Amino acid sequence: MAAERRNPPAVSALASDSLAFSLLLAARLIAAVRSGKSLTQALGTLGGESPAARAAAQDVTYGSLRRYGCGEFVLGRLLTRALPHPEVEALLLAALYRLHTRPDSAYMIVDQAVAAAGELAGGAFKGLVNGLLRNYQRQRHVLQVAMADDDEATQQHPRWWLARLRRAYPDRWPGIVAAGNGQPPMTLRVNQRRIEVADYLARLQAAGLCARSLGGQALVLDRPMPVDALPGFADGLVSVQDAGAQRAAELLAPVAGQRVLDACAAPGGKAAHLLEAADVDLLAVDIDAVRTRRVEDNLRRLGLTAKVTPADCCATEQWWDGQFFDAILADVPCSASGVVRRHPDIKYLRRESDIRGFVRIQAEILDRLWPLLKAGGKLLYATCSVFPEENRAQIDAFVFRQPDARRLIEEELVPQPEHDGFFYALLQKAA
Ligand SMILES: C[S@@+](CC[C@H](N)C(=O)[O-])C[C@H]1O[C@@H](n2cnc3c(N)ncnc32)[C@H](O)[C@@H]1O
Repeated sequence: MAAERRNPPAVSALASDSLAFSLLLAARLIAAVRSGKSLTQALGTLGGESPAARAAAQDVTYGSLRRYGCGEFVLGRLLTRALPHPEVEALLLAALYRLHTRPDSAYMIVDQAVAAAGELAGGAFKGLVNGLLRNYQRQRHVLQVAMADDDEATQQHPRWWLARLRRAYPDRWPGIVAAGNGQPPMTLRVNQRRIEVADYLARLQAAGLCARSLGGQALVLDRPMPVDALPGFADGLVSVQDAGAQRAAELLAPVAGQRVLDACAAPGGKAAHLLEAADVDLLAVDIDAVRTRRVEDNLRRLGLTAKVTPADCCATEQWWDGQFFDAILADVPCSASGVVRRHPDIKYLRRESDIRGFVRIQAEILDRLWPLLKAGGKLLYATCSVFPEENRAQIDAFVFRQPDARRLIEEELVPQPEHDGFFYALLQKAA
């Protein structure tokens, strides 16, 4: 695969610690997402900006994307014609987001947005950016009243997504939407092979960092920080993993000596947790060869070993040695609708028609893996989706197709401030 093109370090008249520079970088990232690129891909194309400049740009980008619908609503009202320059439109979205979060600095924000516009399209849209943002300031209250009737702008999710949530969760959908629009917490998984949770908590406190236990191996920090600032991170004392994701190893509850398959393993968070929990013989498979290297890196840092194979888990004839597994984790590809606060780009990228495709591949993965499980063995099906088609309905259909499958536990974790959204179904094969 061709390497992703990286931009050279931004050549710009703007100071790299200025808001204008952050808005300019954010505009490039937002425009890339609006054109169909994932945020991960877009971030990979940034050049040699300083970590501080990247962090500031990411802050504006994530915030703007989380406010899905709001900026578009304002542009729809204030632009008399579509702009021929996607990065200028994205710059307006970034500036509108900043105006929303820092209304007291409006004058400076407009000024900086105009400076950023000077770096795009030869500066041809400086006047338009200035005029539109000032117009927004004047009409702000009227626009907010008008916005109250627009579902996408008030709930900050695509219309089709909201309709599905309302159908599936008639009472709980507002909480799910609110969690999806919020900032995710930074949660750690303490490596139980290396240190006790209470001892790691003490190490954090000694380093002046605040955290609290969420049960099991999970500790939530009171504010996110770079992993390098975490005591013992490089030595494998902890990993970053959402508390909901940590339920996988707890539910599968591996036992020493078992042969375990993690069929969709990359980047390896759940595989590592399984290995920290018990001395199992783990085979980690993932279709994405680049991502499987991240599994290897993660296991190396944590001092864990597994066999890691890049392969399509459905093509079992290519990688299965014919020995049955005691336990299988199928953490299948899905809409990722339960982790939208961490990946707000999916509000832009996902289409309703994608769900059918995910359901099909999930069913195929289940059908292909089930024969590899020994009688009496357990398979844990996992998604980070909140859509029932990928969750309970998928498992209902599977146990209907497989009379030797028994549902032991089903857990629906809807997204909450403390954890992302996950669905788990623990299935057992008849002995
Ligand atoms: C939800 S992620 C897995 C996260 C991982 N279990 C963890 O905890 O770090 C789903 C993964 O499935 C992989 N995948 C998708 N289709 C696959 C297939 N047919 N065979 C194997 N892996 C697949 C994707 O590459 C992706 O890494």
